[in-house]
Amino acid sequence: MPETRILITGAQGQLGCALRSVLPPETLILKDLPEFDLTAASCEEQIVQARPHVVVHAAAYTNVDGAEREPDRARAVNVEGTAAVARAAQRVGGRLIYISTDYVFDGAKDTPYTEEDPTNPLNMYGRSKRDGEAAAAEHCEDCLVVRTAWLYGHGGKNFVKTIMQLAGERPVLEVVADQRGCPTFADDLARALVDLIPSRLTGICHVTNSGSSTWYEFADTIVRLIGSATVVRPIPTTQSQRPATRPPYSVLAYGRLGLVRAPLPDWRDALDRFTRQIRSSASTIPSSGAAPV
Ligand SMILES: NC(=O)C1=CN([C@@H]2O[C@H](COP(=O)(O)OP(=O)(O)OC[C@H]3O[C@@H](n4cnc5c(N)ncnc54)[C@H](OP(=O)(O)O)[C@@H]3O)[C@@H](O)[C@H]2O)C=CC1
Ligand SMILES: Cc1cn([C@H]2C[C@H](O)[C@@H](COP(=O)(O)OP(=O)(O)O[C@H]3O[C@@H](C)C(=O)[C@@H](O)[C@H]3O)O2)c(=O)[nH]c1=O
Ligand SMILES: [Mg+2]
Repeated sequence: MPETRILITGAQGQLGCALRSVLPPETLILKDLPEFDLTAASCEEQIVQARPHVVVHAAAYTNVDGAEREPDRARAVNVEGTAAVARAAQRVGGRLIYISTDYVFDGAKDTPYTEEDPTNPLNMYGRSKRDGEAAAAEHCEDCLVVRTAWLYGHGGKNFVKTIMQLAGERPVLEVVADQRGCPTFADDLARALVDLIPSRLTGICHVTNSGSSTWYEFADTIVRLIGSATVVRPIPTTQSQRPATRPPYSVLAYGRLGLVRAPLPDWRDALDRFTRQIRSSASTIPSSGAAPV
């Protein structure tokens, strides 16, 4: 049988970078801005022409506060763009893996969300991703929606890098302590996708690192791991001035992933590995006057 061709959208993003490090390069077709634009008329045709067996659709509008300011753009990318990707996957008889988010939930629960729980997003980003899930499943028969959360990795902006940078600049950081979720290392999610791609699983599957944390506890752990003297102070969400409302609780249950593989490592273990990687790559780059992390 010929080798499986896997097309990755958002190939330069956090998850895209992680997937490129775990999948054989000769199997990959990489798509991202500016040549590949989910809002361009050519998007569907570009995928069809590549004739992939599997599409991992990781590209998205991921600026949560930005989506409140430009909801039309967020929907064009996350909903209409996803519909185009799904139509293309269907046309070539391919499998679609759509990456979605814990922000589809409202946080009214206080026990982990299962794949069967109803969605009720609180912000524009979450609504666009929820509608993206529906578009993916509507247009492609062999579709798996993989919901993950609080993602960090190489090749993109994330909370860990923000806190590492702020810890080098400020003596005190204030971080919300009443929002709980599952920090997830993109490398670990990519390894789970290696198992999910050839599986027959369709529908929805939750994939995060194990355990849960508040943003405060996450930030405090980052600061300790990098040996910074910065003090992290817990604050309530009412003191955080952000345009987008975040769910107070969005822990995703280890559910259907159990049909395919063991749970991912604990989030503290994953964070330890990521911060070590960042620090060792920083120490091998010749100094340019940047603050060491
Ligand atoms: N980050 C997180 O915390 C979480 C992310 N997710 C989901 O996981 C997936 C991967 O996330 P992550 O890797 O962090 O995302 P990133 O933002 O790191 O990467 C997304 C990629 O998509 C590209 N992109 C943006 N707009 C378009 C467009 N119009 N056409 C083509 N490409 C575009 C971005 O390009 P550019 O950088 O130039 O804009 C970027 O390279 C996304 O679907 C996201 O919704 C789910 C849960 C948590
Ligand atoms: C940096 C920082 C954030 N915060 C708060 C703001 C917010 O409530 C929370 C997280 O902030 P961020 O803006 O970094 O993260 P946010 O954009 O909310 O992250 C989300 O991104 C999208 C793409 C997802 O899909 C989600 O799973 C989730 O990872 O932490 C502080 O209280 N203090 C701080 O210094
Ligand atoms: Mg980019």
